[in-house]
Amino acid sequence: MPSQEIQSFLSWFQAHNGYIDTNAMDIVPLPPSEGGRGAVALIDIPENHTLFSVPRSMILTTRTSELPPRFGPDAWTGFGLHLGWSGLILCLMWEAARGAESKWAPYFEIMPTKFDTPMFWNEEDMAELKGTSVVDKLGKDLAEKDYHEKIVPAIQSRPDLFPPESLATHYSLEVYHMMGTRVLSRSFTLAEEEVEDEDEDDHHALPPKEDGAAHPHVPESPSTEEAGNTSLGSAMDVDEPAQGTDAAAHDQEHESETADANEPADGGSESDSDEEDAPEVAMVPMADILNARYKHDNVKLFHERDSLRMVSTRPIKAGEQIWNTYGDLPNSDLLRGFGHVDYMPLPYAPGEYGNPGDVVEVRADVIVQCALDYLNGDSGGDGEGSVNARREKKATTEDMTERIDWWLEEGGDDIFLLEHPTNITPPPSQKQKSSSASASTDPTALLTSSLSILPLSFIQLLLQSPSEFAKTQAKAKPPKPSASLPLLRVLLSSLDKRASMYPTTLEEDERLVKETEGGLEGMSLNKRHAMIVRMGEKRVLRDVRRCVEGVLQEVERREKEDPSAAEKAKGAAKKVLSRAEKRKAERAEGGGGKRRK
Ligand SMILES: C[S@@+](CC[C@H](N)C(=O)[O-])C[C@H]1O[C@@H](n2cnc3c(N)ncnc32)[C@H](O)[C@@H]1O
Repeated sequence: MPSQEIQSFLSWFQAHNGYIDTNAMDIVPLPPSEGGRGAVALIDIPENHTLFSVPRSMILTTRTSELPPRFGPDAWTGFGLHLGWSGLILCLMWEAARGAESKWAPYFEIMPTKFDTPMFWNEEDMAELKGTSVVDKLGKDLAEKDYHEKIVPAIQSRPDLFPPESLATHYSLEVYHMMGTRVLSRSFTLAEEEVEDEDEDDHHALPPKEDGAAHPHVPESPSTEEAGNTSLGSAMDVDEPAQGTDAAAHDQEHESETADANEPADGGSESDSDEEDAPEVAMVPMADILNARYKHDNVKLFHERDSLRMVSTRPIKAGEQIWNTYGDLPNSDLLRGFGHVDYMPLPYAPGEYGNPGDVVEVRADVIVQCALDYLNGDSGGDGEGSVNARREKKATTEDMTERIDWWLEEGGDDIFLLEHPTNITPPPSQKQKSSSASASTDPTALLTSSLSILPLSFIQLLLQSPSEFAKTQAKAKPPKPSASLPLLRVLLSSLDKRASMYPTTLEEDERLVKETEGGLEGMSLNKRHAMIVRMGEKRVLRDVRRCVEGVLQEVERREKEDPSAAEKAKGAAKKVLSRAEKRKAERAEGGGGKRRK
């Protein structure tokens, strides 16, 4: 029997022409490990079955809320409320403050008011996340800047809309964070073209499933191009109804509450056309009741002209949970955006648990420092790289500046995402070769089939001689990496340097879990989440390192057997990837690089 709030929500939903197949699904309380409240199948549901459909009129956005027209479009823009999420968050605050007068009152009743995201953690708990990518990306300060610089002045300018006596209850910083987190953890990004002038013919065009062509495109990880090059994130994605080959892929990356819908990813200034083209962030009642777990999704939200429709993408057995996808995010992003983590047996590490989609971010400056150390013989290695031997003076960061600038101008990124080696798809060119016996032990093939190309190419660039770099510039193509000893040594030291950014090692964390009564379960929720996030990242680092070490040993073995092999490898390094190849390879690999904002 659904709770009173859910009952009222369902009645409200249906009264506003929302459709839900109540024979097929129910909204039920679930254990926290299953996502908390969610939806389950009441019967065996076949593939391609519509579970519910949400009329567009029920979606809450800055277009549907009554606040923007009352505030006035010029003033709205004047306060910068058309940029980022601040406008939507203000709409949520205002609609919630209206209580029963708001069209969405029963929807607000069922939304959570407390969150487990690090935005609400104390310093002690945050310290447990040191070294993980959660810390840098939290964006709490930026969110608060938005609140003070946009929201407060906007509110103060219209006491008729925001009565002074309601400010403490409905418009405080605390409420802003709560509404911001609701947006972060429950919103959907709607496709750009859906708003007004959609083709009539597209109406009712649900994707045919037989050929699989119209199956929703779900980015494999947040490092995919689709995810990485956008500046705003929202919880879940919506697919177009078109007979879609590549149905609208929307960003899965979760930004902070400040995410600027209209700001280009490189932080440049926004233009009117950016604004018009920006995908719309929307709160979609009912669709946001679904939980998600890595590669468990069995439904997908498709958009049609007048509604958004949730459709099963595979058969769902009675009693099973109905899972949406949040983009199979790594735990760092899940924790930051949603306040939970995925914790399941890892397919690549028997006996270990975590999120198979975990990644580690390595900043370019870490790699640059390791390359400099190597070039200058400061890395404590055998000095064999001794490009330094050819240099009369020490290489400096300035020496690298030109290369880094070139890399960025060419569209490269200054953060590299390392995925688990088993999640890497070799570049297409290599797939063809991989059947041959020699390819299976070819160090470069081994390396690029386990690691994203981009960090490798970046290291290759840093290690080039001035004349090689001049050629690279002339060709305007990033260098194709080859598994040379210098590259592998810089890579290994970069991995070690990255690992040293955590206050503890993986082994120490494992020991800590063992020594805690009840293990992870014996820890506070925040600490447990932090441990799972940081151990997941460290496992990726560990396994990437193992791969690189394996390749290094193979290179050393070959060089011992045939010293001319090193020369051959150098020749291979000079081949370059065309930009198209590079993009293709990145896509096939699920990315590998990401521009820091
Ligand atoms: C879009 S809402 C899903 C519905 C939500 N459970 C509810 O009751 O409204 C996203 C939130 O659900 C929870 N959640 C979703 N998937 C989860 C999972 N696999 N494990 C734990 N919590 C999950 C998280 O609290 C997350 O912030």
